[in-house]
Amino acid sequence: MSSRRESKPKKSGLSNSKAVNSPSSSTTSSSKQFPELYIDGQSSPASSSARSKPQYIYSDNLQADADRSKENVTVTVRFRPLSPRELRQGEEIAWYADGETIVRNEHNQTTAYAYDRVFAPTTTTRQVYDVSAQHVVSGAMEGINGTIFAYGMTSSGKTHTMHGDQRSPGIIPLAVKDAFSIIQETPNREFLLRVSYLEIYNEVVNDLLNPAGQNLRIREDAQGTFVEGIKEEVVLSPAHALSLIAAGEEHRHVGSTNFNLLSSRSHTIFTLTIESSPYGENSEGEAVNLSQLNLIDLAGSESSKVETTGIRRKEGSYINKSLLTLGTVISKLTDGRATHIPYRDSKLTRLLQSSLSGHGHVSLICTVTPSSSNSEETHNTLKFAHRAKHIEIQAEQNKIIDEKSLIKKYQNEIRALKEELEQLKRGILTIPQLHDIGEDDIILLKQKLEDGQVKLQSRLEQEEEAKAALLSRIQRLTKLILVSTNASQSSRLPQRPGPRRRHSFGEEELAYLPHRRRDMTLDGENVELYVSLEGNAETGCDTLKEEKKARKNGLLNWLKHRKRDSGMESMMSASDKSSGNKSNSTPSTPKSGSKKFNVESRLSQSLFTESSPCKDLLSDARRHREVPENDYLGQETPLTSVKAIDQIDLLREQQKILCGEVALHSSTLKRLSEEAARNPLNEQIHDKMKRISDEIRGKNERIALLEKQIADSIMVSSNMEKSEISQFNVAELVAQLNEKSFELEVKAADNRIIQEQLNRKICECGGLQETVASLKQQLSDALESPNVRSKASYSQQFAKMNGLQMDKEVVAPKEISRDLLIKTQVTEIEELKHKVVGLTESKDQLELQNHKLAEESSYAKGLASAAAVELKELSEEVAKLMNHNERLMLELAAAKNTPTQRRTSTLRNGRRESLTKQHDQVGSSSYLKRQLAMSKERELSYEAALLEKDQREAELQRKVEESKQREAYLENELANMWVLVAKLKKSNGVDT
Ligand SMILES: Nc1ncnc2c1ncn2[C@@H]1O[C@H](COP(=O)(O)OP(=O)(O)OP(=O)(O)O)[C@@H](O)[C@H]1O
Repeated sequence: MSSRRESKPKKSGLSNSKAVNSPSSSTTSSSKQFPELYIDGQSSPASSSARSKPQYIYSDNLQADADRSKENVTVTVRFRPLSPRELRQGEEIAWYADGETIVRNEHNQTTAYAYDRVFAPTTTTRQVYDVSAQHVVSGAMEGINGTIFAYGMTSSGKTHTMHGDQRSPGIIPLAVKDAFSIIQETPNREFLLRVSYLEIYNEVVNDLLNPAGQNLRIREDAQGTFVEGIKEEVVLSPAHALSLIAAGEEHRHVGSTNFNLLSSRSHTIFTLTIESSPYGENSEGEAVNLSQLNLIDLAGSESSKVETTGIRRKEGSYINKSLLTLGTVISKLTDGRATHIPYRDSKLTRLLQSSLSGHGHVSLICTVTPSSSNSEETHNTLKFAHRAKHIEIQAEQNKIIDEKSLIKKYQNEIRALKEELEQLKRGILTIPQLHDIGEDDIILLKQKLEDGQVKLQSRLEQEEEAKAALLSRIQRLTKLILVSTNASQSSRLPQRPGPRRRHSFGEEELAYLPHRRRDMTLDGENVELYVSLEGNAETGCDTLKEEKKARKNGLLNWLKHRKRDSGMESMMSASDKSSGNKSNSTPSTPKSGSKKFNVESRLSQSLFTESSPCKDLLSDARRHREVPENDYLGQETPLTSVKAIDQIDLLREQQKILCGEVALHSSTLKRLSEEAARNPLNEQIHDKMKRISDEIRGKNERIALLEKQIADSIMVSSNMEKSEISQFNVAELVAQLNEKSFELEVKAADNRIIQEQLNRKICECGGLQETVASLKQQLSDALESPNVRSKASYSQQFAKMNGLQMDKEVVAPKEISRDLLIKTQVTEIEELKHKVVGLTESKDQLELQNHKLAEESSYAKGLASAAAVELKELSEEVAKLMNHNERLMLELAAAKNTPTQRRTSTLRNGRRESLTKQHDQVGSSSYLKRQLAMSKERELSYEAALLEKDQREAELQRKVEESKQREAYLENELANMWVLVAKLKKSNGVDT
């Protein structure tokens, strides 16, 4: 977004004609840091050999010298790990990071693209920030506009990258933090920072910092485009800025899609406006640097293959359209022949016009998923990124000598106020227009001044008050201007908040970090943040040591699933091997996964009616936070299944996240209750409080549920100790079962909604039937009545029946005869009858379908619970079998021992001793043989039992598959039903 006071660029940065595929076009300053960048399998020399390294074409030095001042957009690509869902579905890797700069297609090795940097799935956001964003942020602090945006298909990790979560802060919080760190490190300048935050939803610009600021207009003046009436807040610390982001996020449009439970449905632009001027003596009259840093989280492009309906489809089409325009703009920017760039075709490109046309640093972070099912979309993203690389920019500092700049305005005001204060201190009030005052006035003034002790005294008092007021105003203004605490403070008033140390999120900052995303990522930085989180009682859960341990034990192992097929297995192991070697040509498959806990509290919300909820809820939250996790952990043994631990970890993490949310809500509630105490009549506050209370209640219930689940899982895990391998399967089945039950719940909720709609339709049908009856009645009245009614009354009736409003002044048209009217009525009634019949039929159909659905869902539920019971039994049986097996093994081992060995054996196993004794007593080999034969028999029987167990497992697996199919069928049915409902609605609309 353009700065309102941005200086006009001297030279258009529009890239001129770099043929995308032309190697000679590679002239960038960034190419000094990174190899430049074009390879495409179809045309590159690299295409000749399947796994051969691509041939990079480096920039021409001479050309680079000539274009020294120009640079390209920094384009980086970030892979996310395969999601648990993708892993479950047995997705394969389609694209991978081949070294630090290449993205290569797994299936067609000759298709590869090169970028400034490619980040493998294990890369942390901090590393991404350092490469892709840090230079843009520091440039912005020096007065050069900067734009960083994340682009990619839905669910590819844009929001994860831009916003992050409490564990792994995204680019936005890191940039904000860095900006304040730079202020701290720049003692010779003073800064004023402002932020604004907007979203573009369905092509409408909304102010996220001001809920009243909806549908704002984009205006243009000589200095570029700007959003009219957007709220800008001066920020004083990272925590302050992050709290504004968090508040803004609350208003952002988010919805669940097939791909992402928390999908961003709008593009957001967070803008940090930075003004800075020299600090210290002799700095007056110096130019002010003014720049804007735009941090953009785009909504994700959606594949047209994905079936969406209603509001999601509408949103999706707006999103796709604006991204398409962005693509076109970028294509045209890189095509020298283009004369018109269609910035105006979408709000997004209009707002980005200034950035894209080359007046500041631009960094594009393309997020992609390696999965094969999204291979095509990933390819599109890669092509987009590749095109964007060829935009040229010419970043320059925006210097303004503008007395209207906010920092100047504040500085001047402070100066004037200080002078006034000085004068007051000296007790001499300067009269501004002294030279305009005549001699008489001076005498009068003197007389007044001499007017006695009392007057003087009161005046002095007034002056004292004015002094205090001035002092506080100066303090307030000074607080808004930020300088490094390293700078001399002598000329400043005390109490200015000092910015914090670089790269260390304090609890305050973290408390404000956007909490919408709940992803568990594993990386070095997270561990670092963990350490900084310690002792933070406000941000939710305080059992961090425990959590660290859990992360170490559990989360790291999250992806170590039993691989579904050998192909996958080999890929995973290849990745394991290659992870340490960045330039390894082996496909870099994700090593660690992400866990996503999308907490949908809406489903479990319940009413909360206590009169003073805040206190109770706080204590409730605290109670829930005190999870006796150490108890659980104490039960872990080396034999415990990794999978089971992960399951418990997962539940614990969910619980902690919920705790964090409850804490956040509780603090909001506290604030609101204070506000409510001040404004007891404000219903809005009460409503809000009620809503938050409900949410807290819902979350607390979920926390309790999770606690129960953890306990259950622990029980299961202790069983697992005895049957580790089988337990993997059991745990997996249990997890799937849970998932299925959750999905069934959702389906049941959907059913309920459909049922409601059906009821509504029935009511509507009833209404229509009534209308028909009344029409019939009227008709028979009309037929029976011997008196000829007045034409006016017939025409009135006619109009009424047709749903028209009869104007009082309308006189019945003479030409409408009574017969005609009756005929019309009859046809009308017939039509209505037809409609009623149609509606009744579709109602019946709907009822039938609903019935079928209900049956299916209860059947599926039954299946699921039966499977659960069977599973439980199976696990018990497995445990028993394993115990038995263990005992047998011991016996077998004892039997196999030679007499001498047995004699010398130090084992104190009672069974063994008795065997030894028996052997000593009997001393015959026949006895031993018998024993061995018996053991073998037993072994055989156990093996048979194990086989049976395997069969049962397979059976269960089959049942799960069946329920999956049934679910798919149900989904189809549901879709059909929606179509029917839509048709009904439509026909109903035609009626009305
Ligand atoms: N680099 C990563 N490491 C771990 N998990 C990730 C990573 N990137 C994304 N994820 C996870 O993938 C899921 C989808 O990510 P995210 O919501 O950021 O996608 P998005 O591109 O913003 O989607 P949308 O466009 O629908 O909003 C989240 O659960 C997130 O935690």
